Amino acid sequence: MGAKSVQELSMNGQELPQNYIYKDSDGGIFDASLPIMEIPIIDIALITSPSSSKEELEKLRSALSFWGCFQAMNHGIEKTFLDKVREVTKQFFALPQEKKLKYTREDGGIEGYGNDMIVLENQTLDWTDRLYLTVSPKDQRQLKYWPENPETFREILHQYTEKTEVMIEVIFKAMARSLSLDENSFLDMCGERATLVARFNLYPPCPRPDATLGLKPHADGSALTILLQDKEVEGLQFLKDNQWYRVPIIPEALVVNVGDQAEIMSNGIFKSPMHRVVTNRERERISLAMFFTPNSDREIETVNGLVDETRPILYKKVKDYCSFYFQYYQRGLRPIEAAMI
Ligand SMILES: O=C(O)CCC(=O)C(=O)O
Ligand SMILES: [Fe+2]
Repeated sequence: MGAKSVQELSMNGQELPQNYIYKDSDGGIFDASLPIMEIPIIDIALITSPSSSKEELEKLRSALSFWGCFQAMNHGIEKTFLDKVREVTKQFFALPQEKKLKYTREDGGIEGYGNDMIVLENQTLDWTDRLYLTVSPKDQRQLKYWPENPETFREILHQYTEKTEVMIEVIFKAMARSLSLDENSFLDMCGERATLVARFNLYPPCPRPDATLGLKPHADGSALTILLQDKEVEGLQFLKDNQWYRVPIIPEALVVNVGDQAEIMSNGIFKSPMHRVVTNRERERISLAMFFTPNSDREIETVNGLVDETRPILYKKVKDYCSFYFQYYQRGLRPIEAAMI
C-alpha cells in the first residue's frame, strides 16, 4: 500500500490529510439529520417458489422500480451466522498492520487489502480501508489474498459465498417473474460463470464527518449487490429525487440493491440506486458487500419482452462493464450514462 491505511490515520489522531476533505462540503452537509428511509422489506421465503405470493412479487417489483433496493428478511441465513461474518471481518481489520500487509493489493491490481485506489490527480479519497476478494467461480479465487487469520476467516467466507449465491438465484428468478418473464431471463444473461466478489469495508472513526465521506456517491457496477451492514453503526444512505435518506439497521436483514447491469437488462424498470457512506466521529463501522457481476465476456443487453412502443430500448449492449467503471466512479460520474442510447 502506497499511502497509510485510513485506520492508521484514524489512530494517529492528527490533522486529516487534505485529500480526504471535500472542499465544497460547506460544513455539515454530510452529517445533517437526514430523513430515515422507509426501505421496503421483502420476505424472501415468500418469493422463493414458482407459486410465490403474488403480493410479495408485486412488492418486490415496486421496491426495485422505486428505490432500487430493499431489506431482505427470512432469507435463510441464520442470524448467528451473519454475526460470525461480522466478527471475522472485525477481527481481520483489528490485526496489527504488518499482518494485514501480507494481503496487500498490488499496484494496478484490484484484489487484496488496501485503501481507496488513486486513479486521478486531485481525487478526494474515501475514508475507508477494504479487502477485495473474488469468491466465485471457485477457480478464480486468489487465495494469497485470503486471510488465514482469524483462523475461521476462509471457511466462513466460503460458507457465506454459498449461501449468498442461493439467495441471488432466488431473487433474480423472482425479479424475472415479477415482470412476467421466464424466470431464468436475467440469470441466463449473466452466464454460468458469473463472478461474485466480496468487498469488506472498514470505516474507522473520522475526525471530520462533516467534510469526508466513507464512500463517495456511486451506483454499483454489478448486476445485484447483497450488503451485510454493521449491526450497530449506521452510515449507508440512498439518494432519491435529490434527497439523501439514511438506511436503518435491521441486524438480521441483508440490504439488496440493483446494480447498473440489472438496470440495463430490465430496460430501466429496475433502478440502480445512487448511494454513499458517511463517516462517524466516535465509532468504526464495517460492512460486507457481495457484488454479483456477469462474466466479463458476456454481452449484457435488455432482455426480450421489455421493449415495446410505449417503452423503447434505453441502453446499448455492454461488455466487461466493470473495466471502465472505476474511471467514471472516481470522477463522480455514472458509468451507465455511457450505455444510454
Ligand atoms: O458500507 C456500505 O454500507 C455500503 C458499501 C457499498 O456501497 C459498496 O461497497 O459498494
Ligand atoms: Fe455500493
